[in-house]
Amino acid sequence: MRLRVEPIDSFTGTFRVPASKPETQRAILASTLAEGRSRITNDLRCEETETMKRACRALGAEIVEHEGYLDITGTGGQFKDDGRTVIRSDGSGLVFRTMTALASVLPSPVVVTGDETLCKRVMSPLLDALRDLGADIESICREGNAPVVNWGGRLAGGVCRLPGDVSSQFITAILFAAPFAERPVEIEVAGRVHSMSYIEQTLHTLRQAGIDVTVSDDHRRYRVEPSLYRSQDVAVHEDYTSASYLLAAAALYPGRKVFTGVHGTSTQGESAIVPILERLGVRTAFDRGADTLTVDTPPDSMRGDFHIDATDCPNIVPTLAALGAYVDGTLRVTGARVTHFHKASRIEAMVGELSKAGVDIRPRYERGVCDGFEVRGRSTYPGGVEFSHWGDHRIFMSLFVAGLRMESANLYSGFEEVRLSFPAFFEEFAKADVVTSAVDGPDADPAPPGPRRAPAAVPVGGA
Ligand SMILES: O=C(O)C1=C[C@@H](OP(=O)(O)O)[C@@H](O)[C@H](O)C1
Ligand SMILES: C=C(OP(=O)(O)O)C(=O)O
Repeated sequence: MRLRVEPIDSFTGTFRVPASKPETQRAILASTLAEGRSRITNDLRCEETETMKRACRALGAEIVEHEGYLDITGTGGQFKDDGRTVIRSDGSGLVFRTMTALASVLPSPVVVTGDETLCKRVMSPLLDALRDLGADIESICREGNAPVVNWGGRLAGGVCRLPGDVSSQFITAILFAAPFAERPVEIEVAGRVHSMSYIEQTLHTLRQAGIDVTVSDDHRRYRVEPSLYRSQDVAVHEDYTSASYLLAAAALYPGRKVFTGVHGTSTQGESAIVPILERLGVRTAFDRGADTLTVDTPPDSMRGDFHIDATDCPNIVPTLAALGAYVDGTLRVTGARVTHFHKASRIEAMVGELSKAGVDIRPRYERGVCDGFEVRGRSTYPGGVEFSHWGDHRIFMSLFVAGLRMESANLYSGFEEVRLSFPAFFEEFAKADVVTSAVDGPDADPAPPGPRRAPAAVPVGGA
C-alpha cells in the first residue's frame, strides 16, 4: 500500500505541535527507576513512547494513562525479575540502548531485542563500554548488534570510553544505569560530542531525579555516584522535530500560520529550526502567554546561500533537505554524521529520493561517512515520483513536505510509520487541505541498505 499526496497551492491555518517524544521517553524511564509516584503531564502518545512504557512495565513499573497525563509508580531499583524477561525495543534506539544498560543490574539474564532497522544499527561501542564497567553481554546473532542477552548481576562501575560522533544515546544509556553501579561510573568521550542537547536532556532528567552527576565543561567527561532516583512531576515540552515538518511547509508558502502547543522555552537542539527559518527570511514570533508561534512567510524569503551546522540538531537534517530543494540559492548542511547511524542513513536517503524528483542535491562525506549535503534549489519540480522511505518515518515525513510544492501528485511508501512519533501528522496537514489517498500495490524499493558498522575507534582526546 502506498499513499498518493496531491500538491497544494497554499498553506495556511492553525496547527497543533505534538509533545516531545524524547522528553516523554526519558520521563517514563526516570519515573520507573524512582521509588514512589510520579506524574507526567502533556506526555506524547505514540508507538515509540508505548515501546518505552512496555519496557518499563517489564521492569515492574505501574503506568496508568489519564487524559493529558500519566501516573507512574516506580520500582525504586527493585526490578521485577522472574528470570524470563524479554524486552522488545521495536525500532527505538533509545529503548534498546537504555534497557541494555539497565539489564546489567538485574540478577537474572535479560534478552533485549528490536526490529529489522534496529538490528542494523551500530551498538558495539555501547556493548564494549558496558563490558568495561563489568557487564556480561553477548550479541545473539551478529557481534556488535541487537538482539543481545545481558546475563545480569554485574555493573561494577569504573571508567568506560565512548565515541562522541556515533550516537549520544550510548552516553545517555550509561548515565541512566550508572546510579545502580557498585562504584562511581566515569565516562570518557573521544572526539567532539554530537547531539549534545540530548545528553543535556538526560543530565537534566537525572538531576531532577536527585542523581549525583557531574560533567566537564567540554562534555567529554562524566561521573555518576551511586545514588537513588526520586520521583518527580514533569511537564513535557513541544517536539521541535515533529514541528519542523509543519514549520518547513509553512516556510514554503507565503502568508501567516499559527502553531499551538508551543511554549518556546525548550532547550531541544532541534528548536534551531525556528532561528533557521528566520535566517531564510521567514518571520517567527512566540507568544509565551498564549503558547503559540506565529510564522509569516514573505514572498521574497528563501533567497541566498546558507550554511547550517547540524551537529546539535541531527533530527531536522532530512527536513532541511526538503526545505533546501526550494531555496533560491544553495543550502549547505554539515556536521550531521550521526544521521548515518539512524534508522536509515538519512542524508543518503534524502539525496537518493530527492534526486529522483530532479532536485540538485549532493552528499558530502567525511572519514568515509556521509555527514552533510549541498542543495541548489528551484521554485518547483514536475512531481509524479514514487518515493521510498528507506524504512524511516522521518524520511517519509520530510519527503511528504518536499512533495507538496511539486506540480503533480507523488506516491509514498511508509506513510503508516507516522504512528512512531507523530500520529496526528495527517490530521494536521489536512487542516491545510492536503489531500491524500491510499493506493494498492507493492512499495517501491522499500528496503534500506544493510547493516552499518561502527567506525574505527578514535582515541580519547583525539579529533
Ligand atoms: O536520546 C534521544 O532521545 C535521541 C538522541 C539522538 O540520537 P543520536 O545521538 O544517535 O543522533 C536523536 O537523534 C534521537 O532521535 C533521539
Ligand atoms: C531515530 C530516532 O529515534 P531513536 O534513535 O530513539 O530510534 C528518531 O526519533 O528519529
